[in-house]
Amino acid sequence: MNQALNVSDKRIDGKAVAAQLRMDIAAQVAERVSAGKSRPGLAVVLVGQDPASQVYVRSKVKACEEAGIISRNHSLPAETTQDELLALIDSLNADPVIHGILVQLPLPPQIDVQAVIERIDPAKDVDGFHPYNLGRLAGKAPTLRPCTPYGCMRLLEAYGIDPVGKKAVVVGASNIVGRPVALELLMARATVTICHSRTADLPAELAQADIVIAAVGIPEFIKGEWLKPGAIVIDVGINRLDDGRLVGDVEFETAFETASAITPVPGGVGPMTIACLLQNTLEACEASEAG
Ligand SMILES: NC(=O)C1=CN([C@@H]2O[C@H](COP(=O)(O)OP(=O)(O)OC[C@H]3O[C@@H](n4cnc5c(N)ncnc54)[C@H](OP(=O)(O)O)[C@@H]3O)[C@@H](O)[C@H]2O)C=CC1
Ligand SMILES: Nc1nc(=O)c2c([nH]1)NC[C@@H]1CN(c3ccc(C(=O)N[C@@H](CCC(=O)O)C(=O)O)cc3)C=[N+]21
Ligand SMILES: [Mg+2]
Repeated sequence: MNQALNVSDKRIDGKAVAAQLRMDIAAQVAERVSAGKSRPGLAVVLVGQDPASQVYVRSKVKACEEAGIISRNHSLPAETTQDELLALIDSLNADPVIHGILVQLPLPPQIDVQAVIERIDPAKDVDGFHPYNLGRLAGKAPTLRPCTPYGCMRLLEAYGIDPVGKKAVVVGASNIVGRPVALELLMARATVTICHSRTADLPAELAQADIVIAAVGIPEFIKGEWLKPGAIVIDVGINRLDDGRLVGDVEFETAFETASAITPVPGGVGPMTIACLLQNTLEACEASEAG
């Protein structure tokens, strides 16, 4: 895996790692199909016209096609009722061509996100958001693993960064990134601290971190001088500035000086999220045939 990477560079090249993973997936899909097995299928459901979500859905569909994974798009109007969405999920749960179901977040206010997540068959929950899949990760027996956290772990692995015994500080505690990535790091035997908006002294926590995972949703929030020299920085943040620039939750310029390795935005965790979505769809397909 490392042959594709220039691991001596401080910049963790998520684009390259994701491209390599997507090539591996495409080869496994081709092998399945030539052996007469089913082609993995992903259903992507978008409710409303949020432009950012449309961008992400388009890149997911394109990645599926390149990997030979069937992708079925369902674009519903913003006024869709919760019952209508749940009925669509029921039909996708029953559809043998579909192995993965992804309902793009955020959803419009009339729809209860938790009800939607819990309606998806856990075996088809390729986001890994379902309590069953989160519970399996919490219990060190993972099934489908949330894509962004899974992508962060694969970046560390690709760069030969072993979390065992390291002090990892996760900044952000959401259900889709902060909490599951903390569980991933714990499962990898790091010593994990999870920070959130009520954490008393964030710089003091960060000063001890060998590995930092930033997932707060505040552009350039984490400053280089907060970091321990030589820290590894995984910046999950994706923030569109008024001038159209995309930046992470970390102030890249100052962090780059102090860190021993850091992910850029764009080109870091984002592409990994998409590649891990494809990986989960392939795994869900394989599990459905294992029966
Ligand atoms: N690359 C990718 O594939 C993905 C990227 N993202 C990006 O990751 C970022 C986080 O997304 P998401 O997890 O959904 O974020 P949420 O907004 O759901 O959660 C933000 C978290 O950060 C915490 N937080 C807020 N302010 C502070 C602060 N001042 N100090 C410490 N913690 C704080 C919140 O604390 P509290 O719990 O107290 O409210 C909360 O736990 C965003 O930039 C998003 O765009 C998200 C998903 C995928
Ligand atoms: N059910 C659900 N699952 C998700 O995984 C999910 C979601 N809803 N809602 C929104 C967030 C956000 N997200 C991103 C994935 C990839 C990039 C990505 O690849 N970004 C490119 C840049 C793309 C650009 O230029 O805008 C990069 O970081 O290099 C970004 C954001 C997944 N999400
Ligand atoms: Mg959130």
